[in-house]
Amino acid sequence: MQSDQTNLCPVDGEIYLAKAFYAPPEADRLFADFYRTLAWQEEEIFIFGKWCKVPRLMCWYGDHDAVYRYSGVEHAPLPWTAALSAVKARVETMSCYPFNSVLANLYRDGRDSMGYHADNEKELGFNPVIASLSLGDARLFRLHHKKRRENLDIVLEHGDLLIMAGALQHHWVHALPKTRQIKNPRINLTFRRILPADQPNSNL
Ligand SMILES: O=C(O)CCC(=O)C(=O)O
Ligand SMILES: [Fe+2]
Repeated sequence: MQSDQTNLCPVDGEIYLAKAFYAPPEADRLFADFYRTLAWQEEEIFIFGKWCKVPRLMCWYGDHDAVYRYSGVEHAPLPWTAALSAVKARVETMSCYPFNSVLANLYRDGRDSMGYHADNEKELGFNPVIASLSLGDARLFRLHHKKRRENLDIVLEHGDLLIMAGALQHHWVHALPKTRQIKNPRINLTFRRILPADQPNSNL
């Protein structure tokens, strides 16, 4: 993490927020490019004995060996597009961390959401660094501490880059709640580093 950033997390983890990491018109161009060109898929998940649609569209890009499991299914990555690799390079410089993949989420409007979870899959390593770029309409990102029961709310606006690091995924869960107010889409790109299967516990 670049040293001028302050940790927004009060305890048990690290959160950094670079406001307008991409400013308009560059952020607008990125939104338009990703909205149009990424291979958005509607996923289904088997939960409580039946198949349900995941309330957002998703797709997975990265180096060919960065295989990732989400919605209960293993996903092989699509190859980097030019725009995605350009963003990855800039996000890596800011985070001081090498990513090899990105999970893209498209929330079509405020009815789309993501439930509480921690990004704590074994293949992300012990204390993963995850860099999340927001484009499009602003949405509330809510963190909840598992023991202290406290919430931390952060509004993620067009072009903002949020970085989660340290022990955060052990102690906090996070969600993108539904909201009636939002009628427009938001794209979120979460850059991740998938570690090789034989060394899942080593982070750089
Ligand atoms: O859309 C967001 O800001 C959150 C995405 C997220 O938590 C994830 O992809 O794991
Ligand atoms: Fe997450």
